[in-house]
Amino acid sequence: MTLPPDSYDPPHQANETKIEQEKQLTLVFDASVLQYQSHIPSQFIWPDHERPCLDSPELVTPPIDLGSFLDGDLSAVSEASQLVNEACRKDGFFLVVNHGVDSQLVAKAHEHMDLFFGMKLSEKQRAQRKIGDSFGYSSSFTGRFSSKLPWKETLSFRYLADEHRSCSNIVEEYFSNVMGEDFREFGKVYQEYCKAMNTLSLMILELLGVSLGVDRGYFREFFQGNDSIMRLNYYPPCQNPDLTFGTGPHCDPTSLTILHQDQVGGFQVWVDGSWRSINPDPQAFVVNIGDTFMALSNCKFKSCLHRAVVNKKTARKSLAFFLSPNMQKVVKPPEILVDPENPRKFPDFTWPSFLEFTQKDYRADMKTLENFKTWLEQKKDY
Ligand SMILES: C=C1C[C@]23C[C@H]1CC[C@H]2[C@]1(C)CCC[C@@](C)(C(=O)O)[C@H]1[C@@H]3C(=O)O
Ligand SMILES: O=C(O)CCC(=O)C(=O)O
Ligand SMILES: [Fe+2]
Repeated sequence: MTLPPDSYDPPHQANETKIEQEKQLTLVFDASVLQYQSHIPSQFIWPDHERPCLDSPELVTPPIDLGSFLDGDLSAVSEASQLVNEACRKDGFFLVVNHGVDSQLVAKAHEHMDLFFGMKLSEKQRAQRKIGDSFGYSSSFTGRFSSKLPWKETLSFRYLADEHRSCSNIVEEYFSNVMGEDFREFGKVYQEYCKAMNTLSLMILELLGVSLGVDRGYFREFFQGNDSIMRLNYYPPCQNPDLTFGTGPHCDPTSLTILHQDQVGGFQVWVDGSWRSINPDPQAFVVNIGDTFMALSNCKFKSCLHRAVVNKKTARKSLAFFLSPNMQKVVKPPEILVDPENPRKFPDFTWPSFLEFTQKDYRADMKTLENFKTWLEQKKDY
């Protein structure tokens, strides 16, 4: 069994987003070169007591059937909301099936990842993510962190829900601008995928609202015009998968994450004091509660602690849609979730300030929200 997260919680100053420490790096993460080395570079080696368990026991968790929720069958709504309530209070995640997302669209989104990540490093770097930005291509985070590097490449982009239809092709435009006209079709695939994720998120928000005893439409309304992040995660095979992570243990700072992993496997969640594997199911999405939703629920729901491991033989892919509020929205729980026995757990904040904290001040881990709270309170004192 792995040590519980608190026992390897790094002291605040050891959390490495401090910009000073990020400058010295020259390491290049190019899987087509690194695969010929017998060992992974030291920057990817995690300390002894934080290493992964590659064969964590599987957690079998019955998925929530959204089909009957959508049909409006009252007993199905009540059953689904009860299951979601239990899951979110305890571990902060659940699986959904019959979600209405076209399986061919999901397959296309996975296939197009191969097209992008299969290109030469210099080609991918046309979309290079700059330090402090949250969008673009990043080969590991070699320019950003200096230790405990993740064995992954990511491509992240913005999705703004088109309330007024003025930005209905933001993803398509992003790719044609950054990568050239040849990437317009590529952009269209992810535009469509993000649209499907937005629709699914709004439906899940209704379910979360019902399960918290808030109006069904409350969170759907709150996330109108959401300013979300779509991320393609690509994990090349790794010669020492027992020494590193694809993505280290963390809670997502965002509101909800809708994750689809390919058939390779590697996603793990922290449940009842140990790490458990969630085996891939092509029909299912994993829904994780993120820190921002935890704050919105006044901590009734828990942010899900999770991580991803890599393996020796097969590249692994996952698609993550990080639902985030519109930049103008103030994150605070609805009144019904606050009373003298349940006082406010977090001060008001806006998503851009929290996002900036994770991009400039703090490397997101399992304590991001708590440290953000301390940071906000310190700022107030000045
Ligand atoms: C706002 C974000 C920061 C991260 C990407 C999105 C949502 C999740 C965050 C992240 C995945 C948490 C683990 C660490 C991180 C650095 C990563 O491994 O990718 C985080 C992302 C980031 O800061 O880029
Ligand atoms: O790839 C995975 O399975 C998980 C990725 C993840 O946690 C993330 O991108 O935030
Ligand atoms: Fe995550």
